[in-house]
Amino acid sequence: MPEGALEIDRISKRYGDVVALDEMSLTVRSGEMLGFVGSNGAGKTTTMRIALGVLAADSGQVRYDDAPVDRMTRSRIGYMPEERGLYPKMKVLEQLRYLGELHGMERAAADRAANRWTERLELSERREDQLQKLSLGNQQRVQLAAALIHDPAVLILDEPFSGLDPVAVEVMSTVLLEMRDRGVPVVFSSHQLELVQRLCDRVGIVRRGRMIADGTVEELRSNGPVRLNVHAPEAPRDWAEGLPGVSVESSENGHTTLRLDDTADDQRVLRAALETGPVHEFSRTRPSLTELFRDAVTEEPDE
Ligand SMILES: Nc1ncnc2c1ncn2[C@@H]1O[C@H](COP(=O)(O)OP(=O)(O)OP(=O)(O)O)[C@@H](O)[C@H]1O
Repeated sequence: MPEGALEIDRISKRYGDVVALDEMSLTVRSGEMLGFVGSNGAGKTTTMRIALGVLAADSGQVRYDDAPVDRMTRSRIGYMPEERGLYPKMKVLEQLRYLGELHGMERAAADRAANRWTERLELSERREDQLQKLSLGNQQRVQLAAALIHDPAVLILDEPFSGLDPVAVEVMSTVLLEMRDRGVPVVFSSHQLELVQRLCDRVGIVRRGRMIADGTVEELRSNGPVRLNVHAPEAPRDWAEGLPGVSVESSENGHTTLRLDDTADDQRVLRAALETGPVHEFSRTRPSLTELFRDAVTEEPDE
């Protein structure tokens, strides 16, 4: 069972004047699934390509099991690129077998693995079809099989779920969770935040080439802003205006959503609400990953 963690340590990368990565760091441990999220152009693909070694960083280091990643360790990474790079005219099984052999597997072992993964990913009926004749979702399953064929010690997947129907999402997520449970560190990028929230042990939010938040969904949520939902049917719309540390996010028909910063006193808010009449609801909520993400990526660029 793989022991190691994959560590990306302060890697930077420029393309001319464009800073793609600015001291990006992330760690994925054995038995952990990390969701890598960020706006378009934030630097996810660049990070993954550097981790795999198809692109060189200007500075920083990628380590596996505490040692700098070299050709040997790189061959133990399973990678699913964003641009799906398989051979359109090759048959599915033949292609997977060939990729297994490229990874140094014996033909018979590559053949067994190709058969096992096509079965596992529900592609048995498609084994003898050319890749280009498959639907896009099925091509994506083949791409995942290609990343898994050599029994990788680390999995790096660039938007593996994009464009998949719900059944394919389930098949793929089950396989990835199994890999995680076998001790393989799994990192994938995605814009599907609900899926990330459901599947991942940890989430890293990247903005402008930097990791700006990293933790379990619960940690990120508990560090996020507190919101209060108040239902005070007789309250005027502006009842909470001017309360210290409180900003009004919405106020409609007696239902008010307030955002509290660290200086706010919720008991003072409650007293203010009671002064308007009865209070039917007064509840604290923490933001969902989607809200955290929106807050994180829409903050002022040079705050
Ligand atoms: N080959 C390249 N030449 C020039 N700039 C590049 C190149 N590749 C990436 N960039 C730039 O680097 C930055 C990071 O891009 P990257 O593809 O890593 O982002 P991403 O987070 O994967 O985005 P998306 O969610 O859209 O896939 C962007 O500003 C992008 O335009």
